[in-house]
Formats: sequence, C-alpha cells, structure tokens
Amino acid sequence: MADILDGRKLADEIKSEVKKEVETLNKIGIDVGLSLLLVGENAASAQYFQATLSACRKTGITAYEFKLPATITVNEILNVVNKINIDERINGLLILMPLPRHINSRRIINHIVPEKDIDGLGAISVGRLAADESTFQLFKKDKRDVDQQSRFIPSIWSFLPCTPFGVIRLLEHHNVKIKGKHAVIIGKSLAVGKPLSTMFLAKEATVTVCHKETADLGRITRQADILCSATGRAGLITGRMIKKGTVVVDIGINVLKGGTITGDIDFNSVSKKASLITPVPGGVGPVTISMLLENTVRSAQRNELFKSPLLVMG
Ligand SMILES: Nc1nc(=O)c2c([nH]1)NC[C@@H]1CN(c3ccc(C(=O)N[C@@H](CCC(=O)O)C(=O)O)cc3)C=[N+]21
Repeated sequence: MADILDGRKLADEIKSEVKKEVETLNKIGIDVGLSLLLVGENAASAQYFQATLSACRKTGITAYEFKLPATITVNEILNVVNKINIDERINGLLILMPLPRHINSRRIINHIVPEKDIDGLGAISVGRLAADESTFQLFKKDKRDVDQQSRFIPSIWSFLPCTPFGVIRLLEHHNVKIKGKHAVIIGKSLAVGKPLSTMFLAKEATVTVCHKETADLGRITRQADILCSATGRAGLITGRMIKKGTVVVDIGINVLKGGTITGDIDFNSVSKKASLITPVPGGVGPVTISMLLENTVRSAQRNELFKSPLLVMG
C-alpha cells in the first residue's frame, strides 16, 4: 500500500509560515492585501474563491472581493484590473478562471501588472518561467541546491503558478527525488500541465507530457517514476497503467453527481502499486491555496524591499 502525500498538513505548515511573515510586515505598518476577481457563476471557481477567502482570514491577509456579472464587457473588466493595479493596498490579483465565453481571457490576464500576478499566468510570468528566470524559487527549500542558486539576487522576479509550484513543494516535502527521474504529466494546460513540465525540467527530470490526443497512454504512464495527472476525467488512471513504486500526484478535480469531489486517479487500484499518492480531496488542492498566499506575502515583501533604499525595521 502507498503512503499518502498529505496536502492538508503541508498547507497548514505553509499557512503558519505565511501568518508569521504577515505579522512581521504588520509590525512595521504594512498590510498584506489580496484581491479576488470572480466574473459570473462557476461552481469550481466559487468554491476556490470561498476557500481562498477563509485562508486569507487565517493568515491575516486582507482580502478584497470583486464579483462582476457574466454580462460585463471586456473593457469594464479591464477598468477594474486597472484600479487594482494601482491600488497600493493590494499586493496580488487572482482572477478566477475560466472567464465567461465571450471574454478573451488572455486580454484580461495580460493586463495584470507582473508585480501583482501572483497566479503567474500573465505573459511576462509565463515567459520568465520558460526562460528559467523565475525557476530559482523552486530551489529555496532544497538545501543541496541553495549554494548554486544563491548566486542570484534578483532585483525583480515573477511568480510561479500556484498549482504546479505546490506539486513541487509537496514532492520535496516528502523527499521525493526529482533529478534524473522520469516525470510523466497528463494535461497541457497553461495553469498546470505546461508550467509543471517546465518546473520538472528546471529540476532536471526527464519529462514527457501527454494529452487527449496521446496514443496508448498506458504505454507511457507505465514508464513514469513520477506521474502527475491534471485532466478532470475521473478514474482515467488505473492500477494497470502504472509500474510498482511510482509516485502518483492527482491534480484533477471532478465533482460527481451528488457533489462528491474526486480526482483523475482510481485511488483503490493505483494505491496498491504506488509508493506515494495524493488523495483528493486533501492533496494538491489545499497546497495550491497556500502557495497563492505565499506568493502574495512575497509580493508585499518585494514591494518594500525594492521600492525604497531605506528599510524600516520593527
Ligand atoms: N486563476 C485560477 N487559478 C486557480 O488555481 C483556479 C482557478 N482560477 N479557478 C478554479 C480552479 C479550482 N481550483 C481549486 C483549488 C483548490 C481546491 C481545493 O483545495 N479543494 C479541496 C477540496 C474542497 C472540498 O472538499 O470541497 C481539496 O482538494 O482538498 C479546489 C479547487 C483552483 N482553480
């Protein structure tokens, strides 16, 4: 039987770190602010919205809520983003995805100033990740790589998308070796599959990305040392599709009839062969929210550090 990669436990640890850092900033008169922008109605987004609000409350981050009707125009949303961009109280902006169909979501997301793009989905953030200009943030918790990475004192940097960032954190927290391993990712989305593949590359894994057009998925998943699935298809991965000892990360969220939440992995059959596995709920999801808060408090810290040569100490 596989051991569990416990996301709730790690998420709580990250949140208590964030809380301490928020308190330190509060002591020198700095409040940390996160804005949440929800357009229209969407069950998964509404749930993430609420979960993030309550995590903000727990850590002392001030949340600013923006709820707009689905009928709103692109320009009206851009005006709200403009307001948030120049609002000094706000350190980060999360725009809940997906946006309504008539809205060009790239147009909206690219309008967030990079300093506040704590979800890491804007073109600058995506480009910096692809060019390896922000991946050093993945090495902070990895003591062995600190020396190599600490050559960099960035004057400005971008944020990493919360879900894949959380996946790397969860693996490292459980001492899963990434370097030299074969990581197989299912899903090529901008928010999860693609950035996760870049992060695994930065960590020097051998990476294969599969998606809905991939022929004979099982042939590839059986080669994985680390298997990450982010498709939103319940039960896609069964025990027959993995080799013994695989580390399995379930990034899928499927709401079944009756409201039960499950991932992409058939937990019963896969957990018999895997060495480590994330449950859903209680796996990657809670860590995602904690990474969003961590990015937000980093944004506030950088703002202080880089925008004045004089630091006010508590
Ligand atoms: N710009 C953007 N970034 C996102 O990261 C984003 C988004 N839009 N839109 C909506 C989806 C959905 N999402 C979830 C994250 C965590 C849980 C989570 O923590 N779920 C709990 C289960 C909660 C329950 O049981 O009700 C868990 O996995 O344990 C759920 C959903 C992030 N999303």
